[in-house]
Amino acid sequence: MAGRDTVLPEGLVYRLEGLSARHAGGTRAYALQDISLAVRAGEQLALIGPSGAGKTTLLATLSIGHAPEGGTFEAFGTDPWRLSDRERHKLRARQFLAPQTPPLPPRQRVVTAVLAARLPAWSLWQALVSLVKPADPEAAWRALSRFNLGDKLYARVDRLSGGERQRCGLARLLLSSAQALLVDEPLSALDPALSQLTLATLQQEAAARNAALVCSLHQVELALAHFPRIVALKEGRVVFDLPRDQVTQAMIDELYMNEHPPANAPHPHDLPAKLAVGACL
Ligand SMILES: Nc1ncnc2c1ncn2[C@@H]1O[C@H](COP(=O)(O)OP(=O)(O)OP(=O)(O)O)[C@@H](O)[C@H]1O
Repeated sequence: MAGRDTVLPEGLVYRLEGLSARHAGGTRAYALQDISLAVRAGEQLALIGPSGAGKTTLLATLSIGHAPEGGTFEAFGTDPWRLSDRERHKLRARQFLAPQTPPLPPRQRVVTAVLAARLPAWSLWQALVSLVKPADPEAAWRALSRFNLGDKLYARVDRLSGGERQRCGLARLLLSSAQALLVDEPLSALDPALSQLTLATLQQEAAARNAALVCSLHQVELALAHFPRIVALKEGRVVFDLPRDQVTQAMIDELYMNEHPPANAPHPHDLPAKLAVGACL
């Protein structure tokens, strides 16, 4: 097994071959199908594709949060699902997944929520003490400031706006020591200026630590402007995986074709009988 500090010869962080994945109780057979992808240290790629394409499922799979059903998956040269729980947990600590809505405890202060990113590296005692007296408020402030949020250091998490919560979640990423940064739609609650700042900060951080950065985005124009490599997903499959200068408008149009409601969509008041209350009882 590749150990924590192993440098893989070719810098490969993720390797997927013919990978498939499903959700328990999902309505569609596969959320991901026949995915082949290699991501190297220092690479920055944007995941694009229509709603339901599988972007979040792919990020969850990369983050070792969702077990694939078939195919090959290696993170840092190892199949994490063949490891013991303890070893898998150690491998997870080498990456950071920033979900679209960060799971921040509502009553916590921002400073404590941000410093929680260091939990994997702390002893139980350090973690408990930090709940009462934050261990390194300056580090939390520096991370927040890079997302223009330094003034919220001691605010309560449940008093933040949606966009502030999102950036608070991303500030945690800066305090982790992850070598793979997995970010799910980081701009969904941000205005254009903050979107630019947020992307620039994430990309600078990834470059500074030579980490792999995989970022899902609905803003195709920002993906093309900022990311050298574009991976497009649709219906759980990779449609294209190309350097951005090879991605054409026709490819983008095709990717998002059929994503608008048809002209003859039913009126919201015209509920079919099977949707009537009680029809499922
Ligand atoms: N927890 C779940 N249980 C069952 N099915 C799920 C679950 N999460 C996602 N799915 C299904 O898996 C497929 C891929 O969803 P996923 O969230 O990965 O897409 P996405 O590209 O991230 O979409 P969006 O852009 O809307 O966030 C969809 O068909 C979705 O309905």
